[in-house]
Amino acid sequence: MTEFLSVNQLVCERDERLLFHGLSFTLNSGEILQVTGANGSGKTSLLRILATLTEDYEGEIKFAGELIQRVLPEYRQQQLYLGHSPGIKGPLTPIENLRWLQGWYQSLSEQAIENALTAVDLYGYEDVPCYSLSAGQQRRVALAQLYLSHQALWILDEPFTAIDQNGVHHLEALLAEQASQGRSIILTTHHQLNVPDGFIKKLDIADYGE
Ligand SMILES: Nc1ncnc2c1ncn2[C@@H]1O[C@H](COP(=O)(O)OP(=O)(O)OP(=O)(O)O)[C@@H](O)[C@H]1O
Repeated sequence: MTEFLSVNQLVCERDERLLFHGLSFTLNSGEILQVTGANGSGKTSLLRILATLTEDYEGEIKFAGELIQRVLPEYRQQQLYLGHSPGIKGPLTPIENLRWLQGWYQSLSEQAIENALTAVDLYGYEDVPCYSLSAGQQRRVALAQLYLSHQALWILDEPFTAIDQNGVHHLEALLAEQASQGRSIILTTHHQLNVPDGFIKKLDIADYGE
């Protein structure tokens, strides 16, 4: 069987410091990979490599059996990357941010955006500039993209940051539901993830350190 994503012997150095080497894993459709490791161990660096935000690494990454360099547009189209910070624009409202983040070409309906904002409990805040929202609410604007996503692979860097307990439960339920429908998810979190064991694979960066 061809794996959805396969990573082989990845090596990453930053500032002449080896973060990890020999890092390999495979991810199939419907699996969640939880990347763990101490602060500064290289979790974000790994996710940025997988999201093709940097080419500063050695090793091989294959998407559906092809080196990602050979299928870059297809690979990028199939992934949604949510970075460490919410990455939203303060002067824009949640609705405007979602339109901007998703790209105008996708022509999202007002209803789809409203549903996504309701799902992350931001109904009533849709027309407020994001700079006036709390840290957790700003994170929720970014997370609303998950409810609009068509991509087969989600790459999520610390998605639970600043999210309250209720929000964490909702997000965990969404991850489990999406995995059960075949979506593949890679995420970093220091949080104990509460999703059924069958979906979860774990990768501890410490196993690939010096
Ligand atoms: N572009 C860069 N240039 C130089 N050093 C970098 C760069 N990116 C990351 N680093 C360094 O690499 C190390 C790993 O950073 P990274 O953000 O990947 O860690 P992390 O495991 O995600 O940490 P945390 O749990 O604190 O978020 C850090 O020491 C960081 O300073």
